Amino acid sequence: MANQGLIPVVVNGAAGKMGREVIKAVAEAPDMNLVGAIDTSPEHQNKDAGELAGLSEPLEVPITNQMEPMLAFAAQEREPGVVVDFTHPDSVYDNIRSAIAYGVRPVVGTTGLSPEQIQDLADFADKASTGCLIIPNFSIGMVLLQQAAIAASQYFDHVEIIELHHNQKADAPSGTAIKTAQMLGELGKTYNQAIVNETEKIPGARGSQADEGIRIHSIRLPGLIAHQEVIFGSPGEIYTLRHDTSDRTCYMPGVLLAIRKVLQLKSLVYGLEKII
Ligand SMILES: NC(=O)C1=CN([C@@H]2O[C@H](COP(=O)(O)OP(=O)(O)OC[C@H]3O[C@@H](n4cnc5c(N)ncnc54)[C@H](OP(=O)(O)O)[C@@H]3O)[C@@H](O)[C@H]2O)C=CC1
Ligand SMILES: O=C(O)C1=N[C@H](C(=O)O)C[C@H](O)C1
Repeated sequence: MANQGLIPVVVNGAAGKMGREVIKAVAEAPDMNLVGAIDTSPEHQNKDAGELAGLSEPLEVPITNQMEPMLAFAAQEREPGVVVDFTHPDSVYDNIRSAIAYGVRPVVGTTGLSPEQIQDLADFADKASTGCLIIPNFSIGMVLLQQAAIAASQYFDHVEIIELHHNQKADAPSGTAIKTAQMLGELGKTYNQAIVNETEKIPGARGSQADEGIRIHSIRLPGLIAHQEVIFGSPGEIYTLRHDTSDRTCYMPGVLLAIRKVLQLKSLVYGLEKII
């Protein structure tokens, strides 16, 4: 029983930018065993997940587009299984429901879920007494930025968020920007009281309006990876917090932590700050 005691992990979105990083990180983790790799992209079917991720040796785990049989397989492992999801905003809700239904714990990085969908999934996970983690950003630097923003919000009544991403990103604003605005909104303040009647000469010029009057501006350009600024203003001063991602490996310590933590949970938890 070589794999006894190891956490069985399935990666959904295995051929994508994040999925490939997760395959490498799981393969190198001493307490985990990659048991499945799912991806719907036709050109990657049956390819070895390890070779696709750039490992020197194959992992003998072929990419499949068959999610339900893979979840059923993971559910039969001796140890409780985890599915890591980095797929697409359009499919993530159904993916999570299926995983919980099979008793496989979801660790979700895919963004684009609405607050109503997250609440619905929390109810479903509660009923099933199954752990589920939804983490819009796995990097430690972003948790620190959000904590600094919460501290600053005590002293500033005006704040806007700019998020900048590569132009292959499907959803806007980013899940991270939405979560940052939610965290600031939960502090019981209303920000950005208008002092003039504003007119948008081109719709969208002032960005989207998130929680408690916080504006989010989304930029999409080739050459970017993932970046966020939270800009506070008060008369005579500007305080800017900025986080830059230069390599997707920055998310991997958070992903591995979440895989370990989700096994201890019996309900849904939203945000890396709640488990570190
Ligand atoms: N939480 C975090 O820290 C981070 C979150 N993200 C989020 O993760 C998600 C994925 O990002 P990224 O890896 O850059 O995206 P990619 O497009 O590079 O990868 C997604 C992969 O999933 C495949 N896919 C799409 N739909 C499905 C499905 N229903 N089932 C299985 N596979 C599917 C895609 O195939 P095809 O190309 O054929 O569509 C692709 O291979 C995004 O929502 C992004 O915002 C990204 C970085 C960090
Ligand atoms: O699509 C991305 O790349 C990223 N998506 C996440 C988000 O929407 O916040 C996390 C990070 O910003 C990278």
